Amino acid sequence: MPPTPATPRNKMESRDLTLRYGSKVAIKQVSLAIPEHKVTALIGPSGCGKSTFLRSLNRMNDLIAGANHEGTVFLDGRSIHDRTLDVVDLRRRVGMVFQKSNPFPKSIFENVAYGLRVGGLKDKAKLAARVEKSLRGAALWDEVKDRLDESALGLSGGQQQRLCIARALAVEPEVLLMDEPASALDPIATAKIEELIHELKATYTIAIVTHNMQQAARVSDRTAFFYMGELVECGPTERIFTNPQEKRTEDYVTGKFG
Ligand SMILES: Nc1ncnc2c1ncn2[C@@H]1O[C@H](COP(=O)(O)OP(=O)(O)OP(=O)(O)O)[C@@H](O)[C@H]1O
Repeated sequence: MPPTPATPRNKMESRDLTLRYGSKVAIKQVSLAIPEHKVTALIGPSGCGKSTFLRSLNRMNDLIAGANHEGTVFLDGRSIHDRTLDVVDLRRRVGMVFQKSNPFPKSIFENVAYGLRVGGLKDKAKLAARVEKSLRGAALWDEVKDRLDESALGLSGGQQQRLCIARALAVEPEVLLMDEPASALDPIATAKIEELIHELKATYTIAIVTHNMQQAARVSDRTAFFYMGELVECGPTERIFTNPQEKRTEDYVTGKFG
């Protein structure tokens, strides 16, 4: 008999996570698992807490004055709120790509090398090898290998976004958080990012916020539907789109509100 395939491990997991901005509750008691080497899409109408949840996974909300939380998030079974945890190391392990690509006004090479230099890597050959590996990982190498010294600002929007993905990959994260990474891109650049996400999940665990339900259906293995700060349901993407258990999910995925 063939061996039973192993159940995917939860790389991250939130448990009863509530996050407030001052006294305003943005997410309420969210318990959600992010399985390893899968793409988990977070969907829901504007303001329902998707980005807040995503930012909670690497404690980016800590940077917002007045933000406070209850409950916790586990990474490989350890609470990311543990007082002995190094937040800089957490953000290296759980990297982030934003909606609007935000390259530094530096060369293509330096954009990718930045995090490595900050981390203390000085050896030129090692830096060059890591930059190449990251650009290859972000499916950008062939397009930029002859212009690494040129400004990153001269790249197209889609290339800039893949450069930001390369920059995130350079520090060898384990999880990638993507907040609407393709919403500012044209359909061709979007298709490239989606194809890339599909390739990246072999190596990384991915959580992605998207407004685009077709995109969630195309790229994700699991989909979590948020509504007014609550996690309404989460399950295999195909089931969420074809046979949701909750009426609110059905209304949302069939476009009755949004
Ligand atoms: N820095 C902040 N300070 C105060 N309130 C905030 C802050 N960021 C978000 N909020 C509020 O928290 C709630 C959740 O916002 P969040 O951005 O997480 O939702 P979202 O689902 O990602 O929305 P969108 O799809 O529009 O980006 C909203 O009511 C929002 O106004």
